[in-house]
Amino acid sequence: MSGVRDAVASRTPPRTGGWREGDPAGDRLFLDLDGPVRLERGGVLPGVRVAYETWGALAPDGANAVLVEHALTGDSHVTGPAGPGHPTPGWWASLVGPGAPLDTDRFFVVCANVLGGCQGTTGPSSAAPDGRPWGGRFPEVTVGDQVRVEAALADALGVRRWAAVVGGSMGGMRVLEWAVALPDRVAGLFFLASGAAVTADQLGTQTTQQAAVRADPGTGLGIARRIAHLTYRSALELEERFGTTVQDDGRFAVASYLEHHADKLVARFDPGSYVVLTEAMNTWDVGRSRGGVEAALARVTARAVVAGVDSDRLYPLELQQRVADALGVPLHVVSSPYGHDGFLIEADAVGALVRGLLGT
Ligand SMILES: CC(=O)SCCNC(=O)CCNC(=O)[C@H](O)C(C)(C)COP(=O)(O)OP(=O)(O)OC[C@H]1O[C@@H](n2cnc3c(N)ncnc32)[C@H](O)[C@@H]1OP(=O)(O)O
Ligand SMILES: N[C@@H](CCO)C(=O)O
Repeated sequence: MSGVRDAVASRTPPRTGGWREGDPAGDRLFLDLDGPVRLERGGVLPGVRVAYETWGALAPDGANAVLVEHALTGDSHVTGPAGPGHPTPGWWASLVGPGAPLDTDRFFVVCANVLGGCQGTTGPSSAAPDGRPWGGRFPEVTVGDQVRVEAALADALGVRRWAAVVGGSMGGMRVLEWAVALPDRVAGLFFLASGAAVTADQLGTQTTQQAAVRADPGTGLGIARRIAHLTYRSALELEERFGTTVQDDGRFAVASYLEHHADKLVARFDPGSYVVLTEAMNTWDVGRSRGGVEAALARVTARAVVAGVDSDRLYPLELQQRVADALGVPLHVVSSPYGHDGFLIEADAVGALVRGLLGT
């Protein structure tokens, strides 16, 4: 991966501002890597572009930067309204801003769309060298590849060491990978509602979702989202909200709710990215080639805050407990009826934990 670092060395983007690609209402910035990215599983990606956003100002010593890592269908837009390049409003909107847990009066907050994604960073919907979209030809990427591309962005921004890397769910995987692969570049970490390695349960649901997309990318993505969304919420919440109610249109209320979320995802997300990113999650194991999870986590030098959601059935608390134990820190439990999505919804509780890490 030194190729990526070499590639960006000659193309340092400005620290604030930058060119905008057909994005009048947006503030996305773009970094183009000059050289190919050599991938962990053997593929090669030429012409990688990274879309990112920043809030606040980088201190002259570069020590006040915080990297926020988004989840599966998220993007760089942590805060702010929806707009071109931002199909949804900021997904952790209240966590970022002046005086907020990620206090932009003090910190330079960065979030990049993940490698393999579809909101500006190179992914299956991007053009391959032949000018056509990569589609199914897009090579397999890993969480390690995603983090190495983010390291190239850090280099280009002038961030040698993050004050913190924070994220939940799939974002939490990149948090751990950063702290293990590049421990001298991570001073603090916030690991939320995630795991150190994929579980059989996650593999089961993710491969089933992939099968739906592969069978028919259009309707399949919607079915995948319905399956996934069930795993993001708790059975109790669904029972209390919807029960067995049948709507006037004849649909079960819970089915209508899932269809609504499916339709919204189909309108904003690329089926190819969905497969590529869930495959990166399928192969996630921070202990790979490192002697196992505990041996890998022993490399971490960052100050760590580890948290989970008590009703999360997809990333149950045992997964965060394992990480907390390996790092020698307490596990913080966010109490929520919303299941895995509690990591997005319980912004006050999550924000308090971020404040604890950053002293904001
Ligand atoms: C880092 C990242 O993860 S970024 C990605 C995060 N964003 C997403 O995942 C987008 C998808 N949205 C979600 O998953 C959730 O809405 C969250 C987690 C963001 C927020 O959760 P909540 O506030 O609990 O919203 P909830 O799940 O109840 O959904 C509300 C929607 O369901 C709709 N809804 C509720 N009941 C029904 C029903 N019976 N039939 C149809 N639609 C229904 C509401 O009208 C509302 O629609 P809208 O969002 O278009 O306004
Ligand atoms: N709602 C989240 C759940 C996955 O963590 C997403 O779509 O990214």
